[in-house]
Amino acid sequence: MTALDHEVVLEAEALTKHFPVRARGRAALSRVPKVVHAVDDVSLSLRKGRVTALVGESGSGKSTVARLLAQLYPRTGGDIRIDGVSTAVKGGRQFKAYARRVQLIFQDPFASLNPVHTVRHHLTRALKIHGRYEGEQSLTELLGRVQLTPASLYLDKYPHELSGGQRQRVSIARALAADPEALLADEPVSMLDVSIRLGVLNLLADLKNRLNLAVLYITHDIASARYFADETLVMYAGRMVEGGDSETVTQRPAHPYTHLLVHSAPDPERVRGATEPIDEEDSGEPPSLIDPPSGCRFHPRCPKAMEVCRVRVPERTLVGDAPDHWVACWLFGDEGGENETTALVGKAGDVGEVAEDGDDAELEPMTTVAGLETTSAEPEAPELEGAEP
Ligand SMILES: Nc1ncnc2c1ncn2[C@@H]1O[C@H](COP(=O)(O)OP(=O)(O)OP(=O)(O)O)[C@@H](O)[C@H]1O
Repeated sequence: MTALDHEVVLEAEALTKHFPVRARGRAALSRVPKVVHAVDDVSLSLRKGRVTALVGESGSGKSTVARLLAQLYPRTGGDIRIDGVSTAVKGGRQFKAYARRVQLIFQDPFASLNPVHTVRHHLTRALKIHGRYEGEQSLTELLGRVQLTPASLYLDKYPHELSGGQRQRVSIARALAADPEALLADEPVSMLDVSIRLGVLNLLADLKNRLNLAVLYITHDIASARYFADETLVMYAGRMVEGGDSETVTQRPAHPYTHLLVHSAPDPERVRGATEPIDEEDSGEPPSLIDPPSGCRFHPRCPKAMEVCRVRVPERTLVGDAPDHWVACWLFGDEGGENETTALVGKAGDVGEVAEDGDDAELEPMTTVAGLETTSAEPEAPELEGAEP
């Protein structure tokens, strides 16, 4: 069964978000206002009963995609469809109806739970907002879904009385109170102790199976995407560069950037054929998104860049080794100097190697694959009747 056999719940087409930049000095006199190209031309589909990982380094636009999909930000361009119907939520009732179907979980459960309210208060309120409160039993059921049992142990606790993992489980329970079709999890475990991350990821995987949820899992950690997500999408500097089933993308990456991400991520199963560690001193930097590089945005860091990469944005091309594996890279396009047999595709377990040229030592590692902070404050949700203060 391939990804295409699963029903699409939520999809984005050519999604674009530009944030205006306040110009100072001479720049303020310019007629063309500057913008941050946070997300450009991003298309993706979230499917029932599937986890889709969105992977990329800090500032690549992952959180902005999640917030656009949650309709917390208006989009600059493109379309968002839920069950095939285009939606552009303006606020109020429309937002409430949309939030019933699409829920977002943030990385910091401490910040997203109100410290002066108990678990009971948070869950009751969420259930009431979505018209699903049926007394104590609905609270018990919700906590049961996130494996916080017996419920009586947790219901009257305040957020500070819970561990990080328990707080994130309460945030997930609150999201489930809406009985959503899609769950957008923005770095759901990055603020948790390493020892409890797996438990929360397994919980999300379990919910995907039991509730047939479509889950978007945003992460810096491509190794976790391999184990936890059915499909993996890779973003670089606001654009999507590669996608396909997780095993293929992480074990036979096609895009030089994905290759770099995989190479930089610790993955205990990837020792066979792994290349020498890359010198941290030699790290490359992601570009400014106010004035992003022309053509392929990765070309200034790419050891395989060709002339065409500097001038034209590569389109999605099927890689050919797996049915849903695509890449946006000129190495794979008609104008590329190579094709899939000579590019970065290696054999499974051999992700660190460049198949023929052997020049991956020129690839610059990211210094920012793990342990990152969000660059922007959590956005305010549009106002809801009876919503959290
Ligand atoms: N509200 C905003 N106003 C202006 N620029 C923003 C805003 N939110 C995000 N950006 C910019 O958009 C770009 C993408 O940010 P985003 O937070 O989506 O990336 P990310 O991949 O989620 O990063 P991280 O992993 O650090 O959260 C960054 O350059 C960021 O500075």
